Amino acid sequence: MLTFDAIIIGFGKAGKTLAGELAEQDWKVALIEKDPTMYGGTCINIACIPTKVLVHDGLHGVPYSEAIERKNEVVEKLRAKNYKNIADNEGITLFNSAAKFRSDKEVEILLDGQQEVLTAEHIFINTGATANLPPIEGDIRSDKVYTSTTLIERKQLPEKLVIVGAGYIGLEYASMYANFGSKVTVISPEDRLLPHEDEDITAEIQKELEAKGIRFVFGTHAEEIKEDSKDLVTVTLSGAERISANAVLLATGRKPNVEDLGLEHTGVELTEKGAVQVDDYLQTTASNVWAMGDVKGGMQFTYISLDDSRIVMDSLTGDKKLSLETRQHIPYSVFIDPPFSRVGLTAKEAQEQGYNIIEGKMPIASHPRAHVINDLRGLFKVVVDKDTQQVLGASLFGPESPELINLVKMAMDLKAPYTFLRDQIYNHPVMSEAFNTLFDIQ
Ligand SMILES: Cc1cc2nc3c(=O)[nH]c(=O)nc-3n(C[C@H](O)[C@H](O)[C@H](O)COP(=O)(O)OP(=O)(O)OC[C@H]3O[C@@H](n4cnc5c(N)ncnc54)[C@H](O)[C@@H]3O)c2cc1C
Ligand SMILES: NC(=O)c1ccc[n+]([C@@H]2O[C@H](COP(=O)([O-])OP(=O)(O)OC[C@H]3O[C@@H](n4cnc5c(N)ncnc54)[C@H](O)[C@@H]3O)[C@@H](O)[C@H]2O)c1
Repeated sequence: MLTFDAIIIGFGKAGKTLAGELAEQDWKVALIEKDPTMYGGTCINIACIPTKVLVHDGLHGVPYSEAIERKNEVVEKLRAKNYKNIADNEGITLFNSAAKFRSDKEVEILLDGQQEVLTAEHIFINTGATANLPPIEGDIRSDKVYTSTTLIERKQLPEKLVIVGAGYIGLEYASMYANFGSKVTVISPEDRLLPHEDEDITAEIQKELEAKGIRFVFGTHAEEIKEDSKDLVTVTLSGAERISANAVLLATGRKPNVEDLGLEHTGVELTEKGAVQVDDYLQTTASNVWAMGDVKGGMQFTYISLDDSRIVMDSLTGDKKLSLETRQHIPYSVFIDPPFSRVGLTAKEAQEQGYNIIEGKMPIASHPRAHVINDLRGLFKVVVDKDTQQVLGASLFGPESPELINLVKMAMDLKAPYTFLRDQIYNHPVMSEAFNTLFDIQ
């Protein structure tokens, strides 16, 4: 049996960050990762980074196969850097094996083909999430049916692509593959795009994505996939429509990786949705086990996983001031073209919560920067509390919104009045000066 101060299962964002920080405090740390092609985690290997390289290159006219090659180079570089950071750290031992709990304080791995048991007083689960496959009949195992991970391994651009699901992955891949030249159809069970987002904004998003040739089929499910030939499948929808495609992407959510972890040998309990149950300090129902990142459910973003590691670190070695409760506003972006970003409440949500609101609205075409960059697409909207003058939320669909949203988030966290953003001196001609106009509301 090998003894450590901490065992971290999963080389994801939270796992690698926590490993480094604990080692700096002279903890003896074991980091266990089952797949060497995943060193560094989901984000750099199969998710945020590779997809954003492809989004970027698609927008800059790079042919698909070249973009895939550049994406592979970027991923390899980042993976090597992530591996080196851990391998060079004397306080951390990296084990390449699947990990399985034996008890609350013991984890089983394979070391040089032999079973080995590691033990520690502190164990952290950071095993991430994987694609949730919908119940579709027929040839779902066909080599023309993909997840977000496998589609971006495909070297040849699919001429016709059907995407099942219109969430983050569905929309980002739709926009990205349409930019490379695929003819894309998106199938959604909802009756409109992104039902939790502002309706004016989603109408604009739909208009711009349709302008790229993307077709949306709402209020329907993919029921069956049938392989027709080496290059073609047919997708049958619940309304009986049939669509022929060269590739089908299943983008119907991601589920926490808890299978085969041996949690039945521990006091760790799961939520109704199958995520590891944690308290505000990310402690599980077993007092020496914590969970961070996608595996604990909730919002699935890299920066949430990073912030989870801050909460755990503060809880173990700090003054326990950080928790899920003290976490402030969380912005997010969908990297479609142009991108959509959001923080806080929409007007509808604010009204439902009883706020007395004022709204700001600004078409991007009215902004000088939009003319400079020759991109007039999009709409910005903000919501302000009339009584406190504080910003309640922003929905920004337009160029550079993934950067701009962080300015709004900071003003919200600081509880600044909306006039703080309205009356700033911004340089010119840039996107952020849109706030002079967007917040010019009474
Ligand atoms: C296509 C796509 C695009 C995305 N784009 C963005 C984006 O632009 N911005 C953003 O913020 N988020 C994005 N996300 C979400 C983001 O990737 C995740 O929220 C984040 O990577 C989760 O990190 P994590 O720390 O939970 O663990 P992960 O990085 O998922 O790491 C978990 C690791 O644990 C390993 N593991 C699992 N089980 C075991 C076991 N039993 N033993 C040992 N090791 C194990 C896995 O192999 C994996 O390496 C995207 C996701 C996808 C799928
Ligand atoms: N830019 C980013 O930050 C980014 C990008 C991609 C992914 N992600 C993360 O990855 C997570 C997973 O993304 P996702 O798009 O798979 O999930 P999602 O939860 O965003 O969307 C899933 C979609 O699939 C639909 N759906 C569910 N079951 C279906 C079925 N049987 N048939 C058809 N449609 C069905 C849902 O209605 C929903 O619209 C996101 O929640 C997000 O946190 C983030």
